[in-house]
Amino acid sequence: MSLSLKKILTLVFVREPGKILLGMKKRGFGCGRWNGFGGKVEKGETILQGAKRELLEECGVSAKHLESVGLINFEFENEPEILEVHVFQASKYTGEPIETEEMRPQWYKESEIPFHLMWPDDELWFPYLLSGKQFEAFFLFRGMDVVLEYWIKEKGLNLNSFSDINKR
Ligand SMILES: Nc1[nH]c(=O)nc2c1ncn2[C@H]1C[C@H](O)[C@@H](COP(=O)(O)OP(=O)(O)OP(=O)(O)O)O1
Repeated sequence: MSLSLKKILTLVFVREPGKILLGMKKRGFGCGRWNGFGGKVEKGETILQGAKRELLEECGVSAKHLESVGLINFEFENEPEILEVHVFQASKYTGEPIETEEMRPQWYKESEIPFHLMWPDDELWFPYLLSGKQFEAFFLFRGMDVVLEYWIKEKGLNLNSFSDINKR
């Protein structure tokens, strides 16, 4: 019997024309990196509910509507656990972003995203997010900094249509 442990996580990007809201993660997994807002989906809630809850808890923003933009599976070398991250964007929301114990929010121009201070995979799939293309992706990490293998494809397209398939 193969033992595959899947953890379902969410990741939400609040958008304004030409700008995107990122948060500096102050603790836990990904600490010290800019990212969207999100976390583990809890028992008894849907993925969408989990995404909205985490966004509110982490930066005080209440999404009126979340659009699904991507699905990313992360594997870590020599670790059985797979992270399934559901990526959303929110362009309709209420509340001004506030700093919390977990995150320090900041607006960035889409042309000035600090990729060198983010997870290394982000630079590879952000073009899909920013251009509004739904995508699916897989990344195999060695530790937290090295991407060993990955693929990214636009959702709905078949294997021959991979825009990126790579070993680094
Ligand atoms: N390689 C990666 N690239 C990326 O852009 N986001 C990633 C990522 N790996 C994980 N994430 C996101 C998914 C999720 O939003 C967040 C991690 O979830 P959590 O904040 O729940 O982690 P924590 O360990 O802090 O958990 P809590 O104790 O529940 O706060 O990081």
